[in-house]
Amino acid sequence: MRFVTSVRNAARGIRAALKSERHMRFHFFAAVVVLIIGWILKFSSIEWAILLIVIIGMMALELVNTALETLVDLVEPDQHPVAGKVKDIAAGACLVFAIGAAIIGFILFIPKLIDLLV
Ligand SMILES: Nc1ncnc2c1ncn2[C@@H]1O[C@H](COP(=O)(O)OP(=O)(O)OP(=O)(O)O)[C@@H](O)[C@H]1O
Repeated sequence: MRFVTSVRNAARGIRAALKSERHMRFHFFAAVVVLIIGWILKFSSIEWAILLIVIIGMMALELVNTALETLVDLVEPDQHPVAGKVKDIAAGACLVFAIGAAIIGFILFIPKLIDLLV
């Protein structure tokens, strides 16, 4: 079945990225941690939805970044300003999303943690 083959290929890509990219492993670990904290803090449906969008978005973007880095290494194994620019821009996209994710994390978690402490 074509669909099963496509899913298998995609799973192989995710495994390869997890194996080679420390950022990807960090995002995976961070996702597990925030999911556990969200469960402890009894997140509402809407809070879960926001958290999942952020986690999934970050991982998907990191996968695209890894794909671009891999493609650049294939096309230009030597140093080239354009190759560097492509990697820098892709890394910039990840940084923008990561900063947004951190801000959303603060909005979601801080009031609940304060409620828990006071
Ligand atoms: N072929 C190249 N030509 C010019 N500069 C490059 C090239 N490859 C990498 N660079 C520069 O080095 C930086 C890091 O690239 P590298 O391929 O090592 O990414 P990386 O270390 O895997 O990134 P990360 O670990 O952040 O995912 C790039 O953002 C770019 O500035």
